[in-house]
Amino acid sequence: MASISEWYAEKNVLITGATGFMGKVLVEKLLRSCPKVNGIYILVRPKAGQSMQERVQDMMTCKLFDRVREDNPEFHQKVIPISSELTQPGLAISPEDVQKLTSCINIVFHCAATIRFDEPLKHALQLNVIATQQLLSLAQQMQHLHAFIHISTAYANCNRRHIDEVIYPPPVEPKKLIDSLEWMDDGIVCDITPRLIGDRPNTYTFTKALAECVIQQESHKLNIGIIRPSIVGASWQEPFPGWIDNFNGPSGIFIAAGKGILRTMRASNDAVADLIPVDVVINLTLAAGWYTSVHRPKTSLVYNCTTGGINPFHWGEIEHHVMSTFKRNPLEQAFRRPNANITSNYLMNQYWILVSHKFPAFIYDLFLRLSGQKPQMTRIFNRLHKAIGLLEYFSSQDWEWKSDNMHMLMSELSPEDRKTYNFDVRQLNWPEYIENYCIGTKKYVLNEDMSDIPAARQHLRKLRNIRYTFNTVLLVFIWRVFIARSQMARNIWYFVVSLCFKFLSYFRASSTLSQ
Ligand SMILES: CCCCCCCCCCCCCCCCCC(=O)SCCNC(=O)CCNC(=O)[C@H](O)C(C)(C)COP(=O)(O)OP(=O)(O)OC[C@H]1O[C@@H](n2cnc3c(N)ncnc32)[C@H](O)[C@@H]1OP(=O)(O)O
Ligand SMILES: NC(=O)C1=CN([C@@H]2O[C@H](COP(=O)(O)OP(=O)(O)OC[C@H]3O[C@@H](n4cnc5c(N)ncnc54)[C@H](OP(=O)(O)O)[C@@H]3O)[C@@H](O)[C@H]2O)C=CC1
Repeated sequence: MASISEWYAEKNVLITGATGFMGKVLVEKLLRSCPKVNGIYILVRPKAGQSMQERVQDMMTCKLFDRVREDNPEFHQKVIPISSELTQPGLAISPEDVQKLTSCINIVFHCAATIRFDEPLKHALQLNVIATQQLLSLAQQMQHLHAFIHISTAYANCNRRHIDEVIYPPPVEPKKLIDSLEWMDDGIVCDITPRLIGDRPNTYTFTKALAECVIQQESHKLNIGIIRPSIVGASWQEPFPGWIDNFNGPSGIFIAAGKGILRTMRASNDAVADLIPVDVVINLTLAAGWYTSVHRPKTSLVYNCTTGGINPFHWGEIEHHVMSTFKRNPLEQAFRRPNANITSNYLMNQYWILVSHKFPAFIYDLFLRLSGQKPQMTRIFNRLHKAIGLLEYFSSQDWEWKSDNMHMLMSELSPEDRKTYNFDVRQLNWPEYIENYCIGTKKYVLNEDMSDIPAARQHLRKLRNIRYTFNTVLLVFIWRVFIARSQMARNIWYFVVSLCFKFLSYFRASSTLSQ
């Protein structure tokens, strides 16, 4: 049987969400491991004043593509951008492009989605469900299509504790919801959203669950594979360790902790931190594309792509390794020395938010105001609190995912493919991975140079001295206010000092006697 790379040779691949975090890694891996792939068609929209072509050019000059560039400097010729806005009717693809895609595409990878947790329901539905429906209908017209691979999320069914590799019945019939939301104005939809999403924490997980149902209902004769990754983190090995380019999920939390901004967060020390490296997800996705095309399973296979059941690691351990990495490799211009703690206790967390977040932010903003600058720290903390408020749900509890299909797929690969498309997370060394992840956020998200680490350490020493000075001043202040002015406080103070003195004399006397 052909190896995975051989199978992709001469094939035309369509990818949505190719400009996103996972999409980019998918394009890179395809180009690097399947150099004979015929064409990679990517659906891209213009954004933030940049045309589609400019965006694709920018994407391909990114460091992620360095290895591919070395192997084949002309690699960009294989990437064919197609203008598309997924929220528009017909995905806003021109008739000529539709004609091109339907006649040549052999496999579709659907990665595009809105992954924001606070997305208004109508927009999340439009992108995560209706666009999926439209892409399926385009796929139905493709004359040489072998497989359609949909990227879902392991948290689509996070209202369940144990999650099998099946598509669960929808919380509400997607078609009915689409029809009813169509005539409602945004205000009404906003009001009824909590009732609609029920026991799911946000519109993201709700609409991803609906998308899976739409796929099941409307796939007809297509060969479908559904990949459900858990919390996708920086790359483990490929194209190099620690590649990450965004603040999503834990990355923003790690950065905020490394900058000394985040000091406390509600999370359970003992809960499994189900992180999965992005290269593992992409390797599994490509392997699933090959398997679905070659074996054409009778029913759509769902692949839970998680680590918790295979090689578990916990939030408490993550906290420890993140902190120790950032102490050894500090981020530049930290606000305070990194020292974040997680706690599952609500009151404790509120206390530390007040003492370690709100109070320092107030003092710093006061200082900025007094020195004629614009205050900014309170605003940053408000944003941070909003973000952690949305993430806490995922860091405070555990889920159990079945991963039989991931194991089955691994057993179907040749020894060579198992190396090239490695998704065996038993081999993952967590401390090493977390260290590379944190360094990756420094290098690739914050664009900080590793050669500046001595200066960053010097800055931390300066912060430590400021803290010592501040604490001493505070102590003297307390002394002046409470001790010097109140007879009772003075008496207590003298009592404590004389007690210490007595203990000291006693120990000195007993040590002289014993000599
Ligand atoms: C040591 C500690 C140990 C910790 C242990 C605990 C860790 C717990 C972590 C738990 C993670 C759980 C994740 C669960 C994931 C489910 C998996 C998935 O399927 S889905 C995948 C997961 N999906 C997600 O993770 C999505 C979650 N994110 C969201 O929903 C939204 O971003 C938001 C509501 C949090 C903030 O909305 P909003 O306030 O409107 O802000 P915008 O977004 O508009 O960004 C504005 C600008 O700020 C930038 N920036 C952003 N963050 C940070 C930061 N932390 N800092 C600095 N900067 C940051 C951002 O780049 C942007 O810059 P620019 O482009 O303007 O230049
Ligand atoms: N990151 C994670 O932790 C996890 C992600 N997933 C799933 O993986 C997939 C990819 O996620 P990730 O790469 O992190 O997400 P990103 O937000 O990084 O990428 C989203 C992609 O979708 C595209 N997109 C969004 N809206 C539109 C639109 N209206 N028209 C055209 N394209 C659009 C974006 O294009 P543009 O650049 O133009 O905005 C971008 O390419 C998603 O399906 C997500 O649900 C699952 C589990 C975890």
